[in-house]
Amino acid sequence: MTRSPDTPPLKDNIFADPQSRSDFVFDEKVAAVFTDMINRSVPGYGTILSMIGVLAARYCTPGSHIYDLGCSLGGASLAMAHQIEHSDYRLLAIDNSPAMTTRLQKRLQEPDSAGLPIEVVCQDICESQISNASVVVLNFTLQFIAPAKRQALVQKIADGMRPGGILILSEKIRFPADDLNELFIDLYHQFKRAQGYSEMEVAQKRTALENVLIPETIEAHKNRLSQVGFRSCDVWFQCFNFTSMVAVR
Ligand SMILES: Nc1ncnc2c1ncn2[C@@H]1O[C@H](C[S@+](CC[C@H]([NH3+])C(=O)[O-])CC(=O)[O-])[C@@H](O)[C@H]1O
Ligand SMILES: O=C(O)C(=O)Cc1ccccc1
Repeated sequence: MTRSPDTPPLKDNIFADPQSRSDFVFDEKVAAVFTDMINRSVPGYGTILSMIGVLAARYCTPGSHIYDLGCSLGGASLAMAHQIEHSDYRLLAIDNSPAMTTRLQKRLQEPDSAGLPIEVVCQDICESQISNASVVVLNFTLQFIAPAKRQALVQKIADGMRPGGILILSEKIRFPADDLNELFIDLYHQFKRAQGYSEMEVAQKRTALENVLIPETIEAHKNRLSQVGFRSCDVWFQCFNFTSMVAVR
């Protein structure tokens, strides 16, 4: 079924019933409720999408490529395409979950997004070719890539960017001081409870994400970004253990 933009998203109750332990995956079940899930699970998600649109409108240069890596249902792609005033660019929205890319393809056939220069690709971003990029978005995606593969991926992105281009990197982060790490995880769980998730939902999703979503410190991200050749980088958004950074090539 194609859901029109004014139908409310289906409610995420994936972890509401007791589960046997299994790792979190971006399957059909998750894709079907993803809009509700991410809106209730990432503090500031709506603001981050809007500002990715603002940043893309400023940095997208004529004739360049934009990459939305790990695009899910295309929240960031649509925010960018709606903010950029010209259409002299190619936006490649890439995700390796067929459940996500199939839904995004359908979404792009709706009248409000007809003609946007967005191409959807179902692919592992570690295999994608990056070239001629003025804007690259990793909006809560790098955290799902195996830590051993992160350096090569970020190096490939830096190598495929135009000078002066921008990388927007949003991540769940870890804090170097154990007490603050515990504090922010606890405040984050309180936020999820306030978003309507039960104690059990919070606990079961935490377990399911344990081996799948590996957070790093802001310092580790900054070190990697500067090692691969970004000229400057810093945090532009943070709420508890969620952050978004910009890095300029
Ligand atoms: N190796 C991979 N290759 C391609 N895609 C991948 C890979 N690993 C994970 N993904 C994809 O990365 C996405 C992460 S969600 C991004 C939200 C989106 N950016 C948004 O702005 O709404 C973040 C979250 O759920 O916290 C999922 O769709 C995965 O299939
Ligand atoms: O829910 C969490 O614990 C998160 O870290 C955010 C999230 C959002 C959507 C899918 C996976 C993780």
